[in-house]
Amino acid sequence: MAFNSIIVRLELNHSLISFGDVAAAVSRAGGDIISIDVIRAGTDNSVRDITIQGAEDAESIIVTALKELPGINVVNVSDRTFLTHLGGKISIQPKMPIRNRDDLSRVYTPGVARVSMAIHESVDKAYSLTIKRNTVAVVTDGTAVLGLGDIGPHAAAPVMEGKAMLFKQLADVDAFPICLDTKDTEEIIRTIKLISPIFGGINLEDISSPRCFEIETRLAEELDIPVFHDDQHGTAIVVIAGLLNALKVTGKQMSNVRVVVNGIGAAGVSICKMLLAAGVRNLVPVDREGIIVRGQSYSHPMWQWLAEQPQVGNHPGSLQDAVVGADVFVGVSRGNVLSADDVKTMAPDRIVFAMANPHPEIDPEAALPIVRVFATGRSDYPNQINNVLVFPGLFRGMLDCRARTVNEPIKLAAARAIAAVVTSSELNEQYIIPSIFNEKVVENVRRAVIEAAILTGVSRRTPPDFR
Ligand SMILES: NC(=O)C1=CN([C@@H]2O[C@H](COP(=O)(O)OP(=O)(O)OC[C@H]3O[C@@H](n4cnc5c(N)ncnc54)[C@H](O)[C@@H]3O)[C@@H](O)[C@H]2O)C=CC1
Ligand SMILES: CC(=O)C(=O)O
Ligand SMILES: [Mg+2]
Repeated sequence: MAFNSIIVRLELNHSLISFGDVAAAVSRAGGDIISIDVIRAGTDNSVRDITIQGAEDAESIIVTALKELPGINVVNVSDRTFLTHLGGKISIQPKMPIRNRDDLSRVYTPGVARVSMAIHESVDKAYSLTIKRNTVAVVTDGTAVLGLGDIGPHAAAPVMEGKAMLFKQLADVDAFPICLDTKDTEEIIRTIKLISPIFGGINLEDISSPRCFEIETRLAEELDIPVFHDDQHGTAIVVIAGLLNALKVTGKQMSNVRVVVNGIGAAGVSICKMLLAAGVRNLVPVDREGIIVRGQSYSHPMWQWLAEQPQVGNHPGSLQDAVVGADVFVGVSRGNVLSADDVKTMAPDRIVFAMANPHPEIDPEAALPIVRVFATGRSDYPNQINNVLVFPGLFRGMLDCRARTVNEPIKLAAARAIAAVVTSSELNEQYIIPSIFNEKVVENVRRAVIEAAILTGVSRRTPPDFR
């Protein structure tokens, strides 16, 4: 269940109501008072800000319950999540102050001209003399934002700002959100190419499928900096990391499990590809219209590719048919598409990764008692399988070795590095994947990425700690 907190400013008429009545009403409506600030105290009346935590869907019930009490005036309700977003979540800071004319003539004209000419003569110097070496563009067109769908570039911005914050805090990468007002594949490709000189990498985010596949492939071919569609590969990498450890917990093997992947969009396609590369021999991809079947024809190029793979089953059916006897369910589709009864038809020691955001494919409270290993994409349950475990360390590594591109060995190395953060003595049903706050994650992923980039010949620099 998702929790949120609200701050409610109340004016209380003491002859009609006590604070105990307020607390009781909040509790009956499903909220917990977690703090109280007295704004104005008086003998006849007072004004207080109370911070209430409750289920996301209980907010209006709590506020209505308060408004119905006699002697109370609800002055204002503020949502703490919205307060966090006021004015946006990131800003750009200069690295040094400009204190006098001397500073000015070095950071700007005339001194800057010599630096510009040095880069003009040798463009590689952009890495050493500009922000390029540490800067990533987080680019979206707002068409597949989390599981919210096509909500447009303006509405996508808070998510992109959030990604930029995570880049900075976790890996000291300067990431800039770019929300494009176009859905045209060619226009997106051209725009990203045009803005690419200042960036050391491109993180594509929340661009819907199938356009995302062509956009990424073309940009990877046409640019000499890494282009990485986070929802495809970040998600696939973290799923493989989680699955490697979940299989250890259940004592099952990648080559023997039947894996259902629900939602064959950006994330689902890449997950299927990586599962096959990791040795899965029995894969059941499912989308809205049911199971994607080997031997059938599909207009979607990636579904067609899947239908040609020998590891993909040839039995048609619904999601409910697909999960019968399955060992693993990976959901990257939308919320609440699976019931507890469906999950009970899976094989014993079942593994369920219900990763749709913000609402998982199955209610965690319903799933937890009936599965062996359960994970979601969210931070309020154990085992958060989220691509945030990948992109900060992956880009840190790629920027540090100035990788030209991201390849399959780099992705697999990142998955193994994340899985390895959880030691065998720590590993259990509730802990198959490290927390994003585990400091080893970024460094392990960084090192694995650099090693793989050097070994596969796509690095352009050997970082000092690798010399
Ligand atoms: N936990 C994590 O790290 C991540 C989670 N996600 C979540 O996965 C979901 C999909 O994301 P993307 O692949 O980027 O979106 P997408 O739009 O590219 O793909 C979604 C796919 O799910 C299918 N789908 C929709 N309803 C379905 C249903 N009832 N049954 C089966 N398939 C259905 C769609 O037809 C589409 O093919 C979203 O909820 C997103 O938040 C995505 C990336 C990372
Ligand atoms: C986590 C993420 O990237 C998504 O849900 O789209
Ligand atoms: Mg995303």
